[in-house]
Parts: sequence; C-alpha cells; structure tokens
Amino acid sequence: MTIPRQNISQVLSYILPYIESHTKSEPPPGETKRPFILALTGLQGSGKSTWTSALVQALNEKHKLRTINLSLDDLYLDHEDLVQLRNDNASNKLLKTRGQPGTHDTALAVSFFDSLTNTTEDTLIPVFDKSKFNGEGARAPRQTWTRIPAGEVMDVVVLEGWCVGFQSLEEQTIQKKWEDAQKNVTKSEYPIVTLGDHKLEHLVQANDSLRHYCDSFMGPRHLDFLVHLDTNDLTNVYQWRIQQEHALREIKNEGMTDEQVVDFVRGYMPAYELYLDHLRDGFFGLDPTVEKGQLRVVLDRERRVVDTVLYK
Ligand SMILES: Nc1ncnc2c1ncn2[C@@H]1O[C@H](COP(=O)(O)OP(=O)(O)OP(=O)(O)O)[C@@H](O)[C@H]1O
Repeated sequence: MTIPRQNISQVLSYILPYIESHTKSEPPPGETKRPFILALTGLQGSGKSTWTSALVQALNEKHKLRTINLSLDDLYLDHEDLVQLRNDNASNKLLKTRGQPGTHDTALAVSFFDSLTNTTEDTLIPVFDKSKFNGEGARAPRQTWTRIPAGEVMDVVVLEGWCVGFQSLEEQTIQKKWEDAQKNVTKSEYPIVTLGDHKLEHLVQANDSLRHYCDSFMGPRHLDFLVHLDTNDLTNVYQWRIQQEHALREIKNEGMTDEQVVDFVRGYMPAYELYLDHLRDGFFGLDPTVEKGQLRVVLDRERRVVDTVLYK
C-alpha cells in the first residue's frame, strides 16, 4: 500500500515552513541545535507506518533533508521486563501485553534523543522484534540497529506512535470520565465506550506512565509539529483492522478472526476515550506565540483523506 503522492505533498506543504523556520533558528545559548521533531500519531491501523515511510522518503529525496524515523513500537521494554511487568501487575488488563503507556522504555527514548545532539556519540535507532517469543516480542540485538555516526547531524526525526500526542490528565478527570462511561454503556458490535472494562486505579497507573513519557520525550516541549491521522467515526478503527486481517488471510491464510480483532482494538479504546478530545482541541495549546503546528488529517472508512485542518 502506498499513500497517494498528492496526499504526502499536501501534508508536507503545511510542515515545510515550520522546518524552514527551525533551520533558521538559533539554539538556546550553550546548547547544540536539535533536529526538527516531527511527530505522527494516529488510531490503530490508520496507516502510521505507511505514512511515516512516505514522509521520510519525500523529505530525504525530494526535499534533501536528512531524515530518520523512530517508532514508539521500537521502544518497548525488553521481553523479560515485559514479563516482569505483567507478573507484578497480574490483575491489570492494560499490562497483559505490550502497547499501553508503562510498557515502553523511557530511558531508551531519552538516550536516543540525547544522542542526536551529542557530537561525540553515534546515534543508534532501536529496533524491537515483534516476532520473538511467539509474538510477545523482544528487543533486537544492538548490532542490528541502524547507526548514525557521531557528528552526522539529522535535519528531521519523525517520531511515530499511537499514543504520541496524548497528554496525561488530572486524576479527578479520569475518575469523572470513568464514572460517566459506566452510565453510558450501550451494547454495540464495535464498542467505543469501554473505560468500565478497567479498574480506575489501572487507568490512573497508565496515566502516570503517560505523564512520565510526556515529561521525558513526548510532551509539547519536545516536539515541533504533530500530524494526527484521525477519523470522524471511531468505529472505523475496528473496520480498518478487520480489513487488514481479511487481507492477511487471503495472502497467508492466517490472521485474527473478527471477534479477536474486536477484543484487540477494544484494548486501545480506553486511551482514545481519555485522551483524544484534548488532542483534537490542540496538542500545543492555542498560544499564538508558540511556533509549533498541528495538522489533523481526517480519514474515511477506506482511509482516504477527506479533510485536513491546520491548528496554528
Ligand atoms: N491509505 C490507506 N488505504 C488503504 N490501506 C492502507 C492505507 N494506509 C495503510 N494501509 C494498510 O493498512 C494496514 C495498516 O497500516 P500501517 O501498518 O501503516 O498502520 P499503523 O497505524 O502503523 O498500524 P498499527 O496501529 O497496527 O501499528 C497495512 O496493511 C497498510 O498496507
């Protein structure tokens, strides 16, 4: 699958002026200038990896900007730490598998971003191998990671991940949303009100992890531009994944059943219920003096772009 070239050009036409202004800007006194951090977030199966590849290719080849990318999926804790986390939190459904805030290695993220401005240290782009341990996954050996030699300065780093752009909430807000969700549960084939699936304390625990992510590498001060692959109908997230698994079944005769897809996607729904509103309101806030941009790219059920909205 390739994203239509005109979609990539259109999205880049919004971002390039911000990159240009970053290129011209001076770093704070005593600091080395860091690359422009372009974040890309999106719902499960919205096409984050596909969009990331296309953007990285266009930035490198057409716009001659040295660009690399890092996926949040490559920052997962190593296998034994994931197992330990699961065992230490046996009743917490959010920590049964990798995915949620709390299952990533923030120290690894910070050391990656620090290395980008360190002129004496190579940058290594982490890789997580999802096929290891029957699909539970483990970190790939460091010698297989892409290495950027020290002193080779990158212009742009694309950080892609499903919970990039989410910002932690006050505990009372989580509690209120959790209580409201229990009053609004309706039976649906593709449920979008699922907070009641989880204990409040487990949602709060994930929220604390998210706060730590934002403080260390993922919050507004760490990013320069955010592209958000969104949709007007959250049930599309179920449809996208069902389409993907059906395609897999045709090619490889394997893939999740529709019921398994619903269970899988449902696991991500609580985070959407908690954090999407704020992201849609504006990740960087609406301070006109802040020179950071956000672009909402609205996709339909076939993942065609039906609208783009720039927040300034
Ligand atoms: N615009 C599109 N139209 C149709 N199919 C697409 C589109 N973009 C991506 N796909 C297909 O959808 C599937 C998921 O894409 P991709 O892996 O890029 O999404 P993702 O958001 O990174 O997924 P995940 O959330 O599972 O990490 C792939 O099979 C991909 O080929």
